[in-house]
Amino acid sequence: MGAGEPEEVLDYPIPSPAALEPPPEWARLRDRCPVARVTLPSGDEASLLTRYADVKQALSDPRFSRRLTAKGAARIADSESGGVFSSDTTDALPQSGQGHLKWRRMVGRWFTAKRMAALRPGIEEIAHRLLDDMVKSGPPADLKAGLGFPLPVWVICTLLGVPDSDRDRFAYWSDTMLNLTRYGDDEISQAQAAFAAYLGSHIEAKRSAPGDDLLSELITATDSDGERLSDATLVATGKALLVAGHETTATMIGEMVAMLLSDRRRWKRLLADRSLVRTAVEEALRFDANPGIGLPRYISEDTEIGEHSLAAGTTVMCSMAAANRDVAVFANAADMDLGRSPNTHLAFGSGAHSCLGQALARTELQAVLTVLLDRLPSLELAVDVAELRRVEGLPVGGLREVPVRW
Ligand code: HEM
Repeated sequence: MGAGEPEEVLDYPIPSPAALEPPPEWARLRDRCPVARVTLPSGDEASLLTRYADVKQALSDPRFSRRLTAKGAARIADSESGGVFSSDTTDALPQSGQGHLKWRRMVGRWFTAKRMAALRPGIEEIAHRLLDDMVKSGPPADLKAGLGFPLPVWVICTLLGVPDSDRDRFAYWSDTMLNLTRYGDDEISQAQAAFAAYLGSHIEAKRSAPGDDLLSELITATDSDGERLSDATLVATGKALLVAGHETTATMIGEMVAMLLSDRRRWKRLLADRSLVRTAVEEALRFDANPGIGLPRYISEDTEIGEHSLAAGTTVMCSMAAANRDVAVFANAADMDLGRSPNTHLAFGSGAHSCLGQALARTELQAVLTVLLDRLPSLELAVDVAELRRVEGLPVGGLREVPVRW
């Protein structure tokens, strides 16, 4: 922007030309306006970060707080509650400092490589079962509805030791608690209450008959001071895992498959060389141009980012997707390179709140991709790429459906 030009204020999220394409503005903003003024769906203003270094710095700096309920913080959505980021969903667990760190350690120590390897056959079995149904109904099918949406919620049920017969209720609760725009306030409150009541009695039952699951372990685990998690924290943890791990993974399964099929050379490369599955999953996470709005943060003191000053009271939107296309970090950033390594993308965030379930998410994505390559090598999109439609709601993004045939 030249001197004397009025400072532009962009509408956020910035519209994209096509479902799988990034908005051209990302490149321009990274180059010329790394701290851009944007108007959120609520009408409130925020500052948008698009450079890799800036996004990483903001996510790693505790002065950039997740507390969007702070007085003066921008509201994200236009719904009354301000969306999931401003709702009490995020208040039930310690959000910062020692309390958060302790909670994170207790939950995080369950997600070991050994445990992920042990979970993988069960995840592949779930993928097979879901594909059996899809194949039985015949093509075309919506891969998101048939596989992407149910698989992660079934996996979270495994984590919580929830019986198979309750999986569909979990899927409904999860959908309702996250999609604040699709359901009415009453339905959301009812789902939240029903979910909390279910988990409460489920925890009670686990206490007397623990299983080999994360929840059973958390019930008996103690932190560094020898303290156990309260029942309220256990319920909130179950809810956090569902809200954080369901739709994100469901969305990514759909995006990943759509990106791979949108250029069949990618799919064929994977069919020919399965050793690429791991790096292909990482590249799909980096390349995803459609992961919702990014992460909002609020600063209550004057702060600097790169060479820019941010005033106290600013809400910052960190676009990891724009950062993941930054040519300063990724060579040929606009190409989807299935063998890219290293790949230090920011799809799982960074810093104290970075995704606690990322090892599980990776395992799920790798398992799904492997099973799909084995079962349906002839898989292709059933519509033209141009016909794919984005989810316009907040905050996870993704595609509305992924029509496929085989
Ligand atoms: C592809 C799938 C996923 C993506 C892209 C993703 C992305 C993210 C991101 C960006 C954050 C950072 C939030 C912030 O800094 O405010 C996050 C946090 C978190 N994620 Fe994930 N996630 C995924 C799957 C999962 C799964 C499967 C689980 C567990 C079942 C999970 C559990 C969590 C939790 C508990 C947090 C909060 C961590 C904290 O506050 O310390 N996520 N995730």
